Amino acid sequence: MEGISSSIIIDDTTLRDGEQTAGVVFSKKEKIAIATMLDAMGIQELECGIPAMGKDEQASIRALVDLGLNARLITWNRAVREDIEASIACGVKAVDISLSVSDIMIAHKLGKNREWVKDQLKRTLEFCKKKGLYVSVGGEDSSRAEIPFLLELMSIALEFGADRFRYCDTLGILDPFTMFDNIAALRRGVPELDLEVHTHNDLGMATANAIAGIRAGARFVNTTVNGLGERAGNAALEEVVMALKLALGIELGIETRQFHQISKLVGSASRRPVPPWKAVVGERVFSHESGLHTDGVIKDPANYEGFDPEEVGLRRHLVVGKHSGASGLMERYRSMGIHMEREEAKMLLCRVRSTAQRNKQALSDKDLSRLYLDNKADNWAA
Ligand SMILES: CC(=O)SCCNC(=O)CCNC(=O)[C@H](O)C(C)(C)COP(=O)(O)OP(=O)(O)OC[C@H]1O[C@@H](n2cnc3c(N)ncnc32)[C@H](O)[C@@H]1OP(=O)(O)O
Ligand SMILES: O=C(O)CCC(=O)C(=O)O
Repeated sequence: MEGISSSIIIDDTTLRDGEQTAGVVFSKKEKIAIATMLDAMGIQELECGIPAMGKDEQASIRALVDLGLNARLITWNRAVREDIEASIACGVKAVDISLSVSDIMIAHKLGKNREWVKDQLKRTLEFCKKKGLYVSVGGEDSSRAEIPFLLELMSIALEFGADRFRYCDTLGILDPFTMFDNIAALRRGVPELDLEVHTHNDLGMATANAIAGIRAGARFVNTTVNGLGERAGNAALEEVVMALKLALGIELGIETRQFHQISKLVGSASRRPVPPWKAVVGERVFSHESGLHTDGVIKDPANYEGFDPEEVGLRRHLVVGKHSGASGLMERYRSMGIHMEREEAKMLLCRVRSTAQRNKQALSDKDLSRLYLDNKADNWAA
């Protein structure tokens, strides 16, 4: 597809931005388990923590370095020398150096001006490059920054040896069309420097914005498992990978059958359980109750499923409830070892509906056995 990089890299930040979710803490053991699994799935890069936070975080990062994973480990740093030194001491070879780039944050958070940001970027890059580090320049709040200023920063980044620029929609305020236009403008302006997109989900558009950024030419994309992350979270790993595969036809070679497993691992380690309807990994996203859908799925799952549940480690559920039709009911009885003709199923449906309505839920095998026997008894009595 025109404009799209042929070598897209996922930089998963579950262990950094994911853990920044208010109240979430991963133990060292959990960080190791998550990193090991992501690496085994083929995720190419892991943003694994913030050494400036102190000794516990540093010990976790060192333990990840010691694993000798295939994935590149990258840490988050303020664009200051002490943070970079702490990263080097952990043994990582790649750093993100972050600077706020919108005028609002430069003035009202850092209490500085654009000149200070440019000087600080140069100074920090000189230090990083002297130390032989791979560097992503993190443009915090890029989506509220002016494009000409971002281009200026990208040119400095290029000149001082940075490896890529991270365009952050820090507050999750963009729509995919604006995201596309902004990334396309940056690509045109400084085509020699790789772009990375970091998107937040405050308006529910993190995944869409990540995909838009890739379509406009970003080669690196940040994700988190289950979309964990600051406030409403980040672009979800499982959504971005499956959207790339199915909507854009781009196969990254990631072992997607592990998505359900990693989702459960991160859900439990973060103590943020995954809603059953969560796109791609929710337990019940391949559940069918509605009569016409269930009939379609029985005839061919492709009628109502965009992809095979097994592709993401899930399974299909045929549910009997308020919206069921005869086909779904017959199929469910068949799975319970009961053969039922269509006419009989149709007659049973009104009892199925009233049971579902009364209990405000789907029917269990026990409910269905009872209805079947009651129905038989009524027929004999008649
Ligand atoms: C958008 C993002 O997600 S960026 C990542 C943010 N992640 C985190 O904050 C989690 C980890 N953070 C921490 O452990 C701590 O906040 C630390 C170690 C980074 C800093 O701790 P402290 O020194 O106690 O500072 P504090 O947390 O109060 O941060 C405020 C200071 O950081 C400065 N600051 C903010 N961003 C940056 C930056 N990119 N580069 C340099 N300084 C920065 C602020 O201007 C402020 O300094 P001031 O008091 O001189 O005005
Ligand atoms: O790299 C950076 O500057 C910050 C990344 C980030 O987490 C954000 O902007 O939301």
